[in-house]
Amino acid sequence: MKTISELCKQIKGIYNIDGSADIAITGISSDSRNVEKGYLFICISGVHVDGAEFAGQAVEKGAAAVLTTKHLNLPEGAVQIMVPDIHHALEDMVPYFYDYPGKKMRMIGVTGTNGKTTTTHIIAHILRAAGYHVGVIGTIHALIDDEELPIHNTTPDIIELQHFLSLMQQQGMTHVVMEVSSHALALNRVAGIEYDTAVFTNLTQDHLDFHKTMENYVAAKAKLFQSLSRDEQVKNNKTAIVNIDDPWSGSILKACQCKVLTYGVEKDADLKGSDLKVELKKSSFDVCGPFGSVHLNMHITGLFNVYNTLAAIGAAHAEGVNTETIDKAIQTFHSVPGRFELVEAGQDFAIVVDYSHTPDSLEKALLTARAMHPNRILAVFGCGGDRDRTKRPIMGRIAAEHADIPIVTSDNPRSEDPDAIVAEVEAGVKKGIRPGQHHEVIADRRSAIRRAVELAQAGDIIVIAGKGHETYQILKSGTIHFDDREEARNAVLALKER
Ligand SMILES: CC(=O)N[C@H]1[C@@H](OP(=O)(O)OP(=O)(O)OC[C@H]2O[C@@H](n3ccc(=O)[nH]c3=O)[C@H](O)[C@@H]2O)O[C@H](CO)[C@@H](O)[C@@H]1O[C@H](C)C(=O)N[C@@H](C)C(=O)N[C@H](CCC(=O)O)C(=O)O
Ligand SMILES: Nc1ncnc2c1ncn2[C@@H]1O[C@H](COP(=O)(O)OP(=O)(O)OP(=O)(O)O)[C@@H](O)[C@H]1O
Ligand SMILES: N[C@H](CCC[C@H](N)C(=O)O)C(=O)O
Ligand SMILES: [Mg+2]
Repeated sequence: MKTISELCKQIKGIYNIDGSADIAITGISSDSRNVEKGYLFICISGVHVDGAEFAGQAVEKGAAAVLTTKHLNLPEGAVQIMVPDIHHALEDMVPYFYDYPGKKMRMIGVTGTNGKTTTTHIIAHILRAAGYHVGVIGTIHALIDDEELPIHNTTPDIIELQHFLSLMQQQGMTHVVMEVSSHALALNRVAGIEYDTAVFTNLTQDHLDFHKTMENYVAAKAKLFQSLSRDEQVKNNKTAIVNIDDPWSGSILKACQCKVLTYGVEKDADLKGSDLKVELKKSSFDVCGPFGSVHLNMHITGLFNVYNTLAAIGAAHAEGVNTETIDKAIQTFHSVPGRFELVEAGQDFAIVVDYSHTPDSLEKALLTARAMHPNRILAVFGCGGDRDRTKRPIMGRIAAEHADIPIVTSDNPRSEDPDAIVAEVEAGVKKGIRPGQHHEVIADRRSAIRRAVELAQAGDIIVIAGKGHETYQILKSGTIHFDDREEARNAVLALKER
């Protein structure tokens, strides 16, 4: 435990303490609902509310102190720490509070628009096969060995992240493999962590609501690679694993002063994949790398997964895992929930549930489906509300171009009107559609999935894109349970009963 005075000494800028600085702090939270006795409550001004409004509530729940930018009217005895910038103060205080766990384990960070979750899961699987204890942090969950912890963001805020890392270190994790989102890099959620190995998967359009331009977006991603070279003394022990085929790889390479291992299938690369053979449930390819050539058989499919696997091989190699272990581990890796996941309910067509929610990933998922030579592809997809609007017509056009029957539906409309979102997507569908090609717009996702199942014939593939592992639909009126896999299965069973 640290005292208020010890915590404040870490702050690099000015601060002012109103009250006793000798009190020991038992925990830190920016959510009044999670505050316990002796906590430091952090007032964050959010998108919806100003956390300062909940400071009184936090004190009533036992908060010993409050970190704020302005003096607040609080019950007597509550210490107030005033700083000009809450986020800067957090970057100084929080990793210190947790004793810098992100400097005590091998830290592997994966960034890029698509493929982060998949790549982190493959890396973790290989490291476990090599006998290590591995923590995972990402979109689906946090894992401490195989203990699962719920998560709210792909890369949690600095408090939750340092808390997870601290638990991982206490429970003997040797390695942490984590997704590092561009939001996290731009907002410094990863302050206080020293990465050893960093992976760049790719960069294509997403999150322009937040970054505004692709240049800002890549600059955020590049911060991860700059961080590998910060310390002259150790930079030679750090490795950047970079997808050389990606058009933005030059910007990432420019940020790297450490060792670099490139991977790809098109350009010359340190790790090069070739001779890909895909089937619905498996694939194989050759990889040529610093360790010679190997033929790999996998239980995952698609060219995009060749990239993810090459990235994971690069990271495992940088972490010192031998080729034989890597090779064996890849053969026993069995997919990530909601990523090209098959739903099998006895139907004579295939149903794939996939987390493609960006233009590039939707295209990759549909191209992968096409590589299976289906009779036709039916694509059920939509775009999230309160997120990058400019990707909506682009995804519509891509679905029209690469699917035979695009069916536009809702995907977490959040505070927006679902009909307005689907209309923006449909505008793009109309641009990509071929003469005579059929498309449908059904805002209700359950009905859209049922309609696709009703239309499907033997040998077709239905790709249900966008929600993958998600078990909810976020609507203006609240969040409801919704799982594409359950819905697809029920739709097939309902059709059989007719
Ligand atoms: C837009 C955004 O980034 N929002 C994040 C932000 O929420 P917010 O600003 O809306 O918070 P708010 O609801 O206004 O509340 C403000 C403050 O009051 C506090 N509060 C609120 C209510 C209460 O009763 N008591 C209380 O103390 C809140 O805890 C918060 O500290 O702060 C929250 C806590 O840190 C985040 O969980 C939340 O992420 C939301 C869920 C989100 O969707 N973020 C996305 C855009 C995001 O970060 N995505 C990236 C990229 C994903 C990828 O590409 O893979 C990610 O890393 O997840
Ligand atoms: N390397 C890749 N390149 C392009 N698309 C990919 C790649 N890997 C996976 N995809 C597609 O993107 C979807 C999401 O994959 P994954 O969850 O691994 O990405 P992510 O980067 O973690 O996404 P998020 O930003 O939501 O965290 C997959 O379902 C698949 O359709
Ligand atoms: N990490 C992504 C998740 C999008 C998932 C999709 N189902 C949606 O709601 O748009 C994001 O924060 O944009
Ligand atoms: Mg992810």
